[in-house]
Amino acid sequence: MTQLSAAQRTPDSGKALYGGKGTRRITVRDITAAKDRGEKWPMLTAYDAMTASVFDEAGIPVMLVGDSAGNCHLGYESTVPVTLDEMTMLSAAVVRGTNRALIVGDLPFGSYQEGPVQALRSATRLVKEAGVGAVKLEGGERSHRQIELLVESGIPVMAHIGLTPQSVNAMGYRVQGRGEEAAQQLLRDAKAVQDAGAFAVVLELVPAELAAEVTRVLHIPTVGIGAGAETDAQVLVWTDMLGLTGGKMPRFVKQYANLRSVMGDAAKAFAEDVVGGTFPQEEHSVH
Ligand SMILES: Nc1nc(=O)c2c([nH]1)NC[C@@H]1CN(c3ccc(C(=O)N[C@@H](CCC(=O)O)C(=O)O)cc3)CN21
Ligand SMILES: CC(C)C(=O)C(=O)O
Ligand SMILES: [Mg+2]
Repeated sequence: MTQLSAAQRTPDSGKALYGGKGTRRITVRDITAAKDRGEKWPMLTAYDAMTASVFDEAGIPVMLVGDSAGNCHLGYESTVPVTLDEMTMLSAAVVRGTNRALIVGDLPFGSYQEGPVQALRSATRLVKEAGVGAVKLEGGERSHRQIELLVESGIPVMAHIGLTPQSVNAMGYRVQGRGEEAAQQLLRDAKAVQDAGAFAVVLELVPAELAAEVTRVLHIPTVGIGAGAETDAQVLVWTDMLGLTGGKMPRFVKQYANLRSVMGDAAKAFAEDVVGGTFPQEEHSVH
């Protein structure tokens, strides 16, 4: 792989993305280097500064300000209504809450489909106003011109193929790449985004065997969500992973905590203290 010049090499180069104890902010070059070392890495979504600071201190090397903020954070039915103004505000908060993680801002539906120039205008807002280190957009072959112009303009791009939720009205939430023809299309999409210059690609809800093949064929890292164990990285929506989202979870979610019950129980305890007159106590009062 590419050798870094002395000027590009920094004290943190070559450290593990997770557990590497690096102090400067992670760059897309570090992500590329991790695949060359065969290292797997975790990505979580984040939508606010406070949550992002928790994950940053936990050593999560890459955070995605996902347009899943639409359904997880803003109360929409899907990601479709999310606006670029909303993504800019949430992305800026996540950047402010973090010191080390690479922050990737999701381009929302309608902010890049018109063409490369619109994509560049939208991505530029996330880079200049929010300070993200990279952007993500959905689509393989269909988005390759957008990816090319962003990369030419100096904006690193994470691509996203397989299930692309912004197209829910056209494709539903269904497994992608099943069957020979669909598998060949997914491989073409993966190669198209790599050729266009994407530094990584999300594979969402595709058969594990196909995701493994894409991961072997590509030199850029694959980030799986519902794509089996062989991808270079894994991403989960943070509110799913911590049991906060509520409702029926997709099969690919592993729940590492149940914040919904922790928070609900705490809220009830507070309410009972207030109603019963046991909060505040003397130690919570000033005189
Ligand atoms: N909370 C949340 N978690 C996510 O992972 C997520 C979002 N929101 N919003 C944006 C997209 C939409 N995603 C989705 C949405 C639904 C399914 C789903 O219904 N999957 C089912 C059926 C799949 C099938 O068999 O075809 C599953 O059980 O996995 C999967 C991914 C993933 N992303
Ligand atoms: C599920 C991930 C990849 C995403 O695009 C999001 O959270 O918006
Ligand atoms: Mg998204």
